[in-house]
Amino acid sequence: MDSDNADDVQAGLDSVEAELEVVKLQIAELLEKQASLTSKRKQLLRRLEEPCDSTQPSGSGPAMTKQELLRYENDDFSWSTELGQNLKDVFQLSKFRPLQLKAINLSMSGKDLFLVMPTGRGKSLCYQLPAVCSEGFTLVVTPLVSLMEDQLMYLKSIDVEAVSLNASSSKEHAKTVLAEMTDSKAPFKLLYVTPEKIAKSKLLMSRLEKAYNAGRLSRIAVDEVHCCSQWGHDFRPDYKLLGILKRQFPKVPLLGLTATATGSVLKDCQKILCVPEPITLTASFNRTNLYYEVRLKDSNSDDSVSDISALIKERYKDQSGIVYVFSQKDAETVSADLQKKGINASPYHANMNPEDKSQVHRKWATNKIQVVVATVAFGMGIDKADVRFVIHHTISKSIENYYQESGRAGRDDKPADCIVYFGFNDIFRISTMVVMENVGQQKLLNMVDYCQNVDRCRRSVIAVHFDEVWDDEGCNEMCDVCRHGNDYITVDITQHAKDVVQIVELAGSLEEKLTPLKVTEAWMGKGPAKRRKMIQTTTLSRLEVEAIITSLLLQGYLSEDFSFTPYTTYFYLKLGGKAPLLKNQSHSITMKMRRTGLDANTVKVSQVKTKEGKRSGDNAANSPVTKKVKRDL
Ligand SMILES: Nc1ncnc2c1ncn2[C@H]1C[C@H](O)[C@@H](COP(=O)(O)OP(=O)(O)OP(=O)(O)O)O1
Ligand SMILES: [Mg+2]
Ligand SMILES: [Zn+2]
Repeated sequence: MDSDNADDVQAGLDSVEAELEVVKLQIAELLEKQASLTSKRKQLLRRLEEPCDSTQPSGSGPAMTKQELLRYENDDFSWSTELGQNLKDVFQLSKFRPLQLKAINLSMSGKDLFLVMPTGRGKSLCYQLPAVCSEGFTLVVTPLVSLMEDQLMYLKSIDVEAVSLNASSSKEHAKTVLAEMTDSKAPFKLLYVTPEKIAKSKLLMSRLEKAYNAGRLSRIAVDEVHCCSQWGHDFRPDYKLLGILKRQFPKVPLLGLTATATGSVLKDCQKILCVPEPITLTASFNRTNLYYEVRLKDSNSDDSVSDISALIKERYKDQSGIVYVFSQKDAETVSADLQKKGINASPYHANMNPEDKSQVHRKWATNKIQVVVATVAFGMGIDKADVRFVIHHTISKSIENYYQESGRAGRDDKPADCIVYFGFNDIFRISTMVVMENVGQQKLLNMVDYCQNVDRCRRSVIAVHFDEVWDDEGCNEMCDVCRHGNDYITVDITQHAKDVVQIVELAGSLEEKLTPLKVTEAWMGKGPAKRRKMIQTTTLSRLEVEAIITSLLLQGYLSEDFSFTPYTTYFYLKLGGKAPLLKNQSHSITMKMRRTGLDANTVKVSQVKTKEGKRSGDNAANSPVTKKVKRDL
């Protein structure tokens, strides 16, 4: 073969190989889609077999059929009269909320139970009321001392005897409690402990053993049970050791409670807690009284704080609310900015001293402060009924977190608003923070998808995230997408994607790394003249450019490329797994965008309902670099 001929053959070979690469990616994409559809089909089939009631249990233990479970909604048990009486007389409540009675009856019957119920729906009653109606005491494991104190305060106010053991208990107090555990005349009905106590105090375990043998340990409640699992959003190492409870006290019914656990997290918790066949009751995640909305933060001139203050002064005048921010510094500055505009706001974060924190909490709870500007440190156990708005100045790091934080609104079942300000740069601020967390990037991208999406009802995104089958009627225009659905159009962004990918590719060939900001600027023609000549710049607005880059990241055409120094983590963009697909002429990408401001560069595709699959499994936590970047809360 002469050399010309050899060159031709080589070129042909290269082209075939490139095409094969593309085909391989397409196959991978289709397999991914097949897997997701198969799992959806399985879920739907499972639902078909169940009665159509959203508060029906999902995935109950194999020991009981749906029919058998129904029986636990009745009030003809030997304890039913006492239960009803104590509900009214002690807890001063007129009736049970959905699932409460069933959960209580199951637990009273000695079953192990996982109860998944949205925040503020009344999980605590499901172990407090049985505790009052049972001999002996209930052991309650709680992750935070503040949660424990709130509950003790509440129980004291309704004359239910409860005690606690935690790191700050005095020696005498601990001694009395430990002694009373086996005393049949001991007055307390609930004993609250931190998981650390169970893990570290041999004395406590041996006293529990004695109480168990004396038949005084009537029930074990593990609150915020998702903390057991590394896949949950609030993993606590000491929760991992709680399996000892069921191993030592196998006859005592265990009740695990959580607001936010997916099926796989629950499976993990079941293993960790050594509960062989728990029954799982799952209440619907749909909070019908909450209005969900996402507002865009403009990177050019971020006036989100002015926007927030206008909302508070007008729409939420004299109403109670929370503004969640990213960091301690943001809590201070945003709070100061709101104060300057005449709003009665106070910051709240982990670095404040305990007295100041509880003072802010107390003043807010009694309406002496209108707004708390808080980091996620203002979290579990916040139980104010009339919160009318929860505004996120920065997106949460996951949908679980967002659901829990925003869920503090409207606990009195009256209308309340949950608004997120979604900023392009915030994605990367949070990304570098969660880089070392298990599936941190994927969870963040799910949150970004919630915000970026204008295609699906926000409720449906939340419901699907929690494995709940969703029916679009369930929203009632209580989210911005459903309310303003006609303001969005589907556009073809294939050419845009090619332009952006070319910019990133060019940088790669020059051994240069580009931050998302640099990519944005380069595409908008703000980079060095030399580069401008080599790339296709755009006249799209900054918001549109950011939306497209975000979409490419979500869909896997771009991906994150972290770089670590001892002091900080940098976020760069590199080509994603799907980038080669763009070489295929027939491959196209669409996205839904806000109707306003689209210029001629964007080709309209009339209302196509195509959804590109999100990528999955791309996990920066696998990075070999071990430095952890933490945010101050
Ligand atoms: N049957 C009921 N009727 C009226 N109010 C109830 C009922 N049960 C509970 N509540 C009230 C009491 C509390 O003020 C509020 C929240 O209950 P709580 O048990 O703290 O929620 P929770 O534990 O499910 O939420 P979180 O996930 O935030 O901890 O609901
Ligand atoms: Mg609770
Ligand atoms: Zn909706």
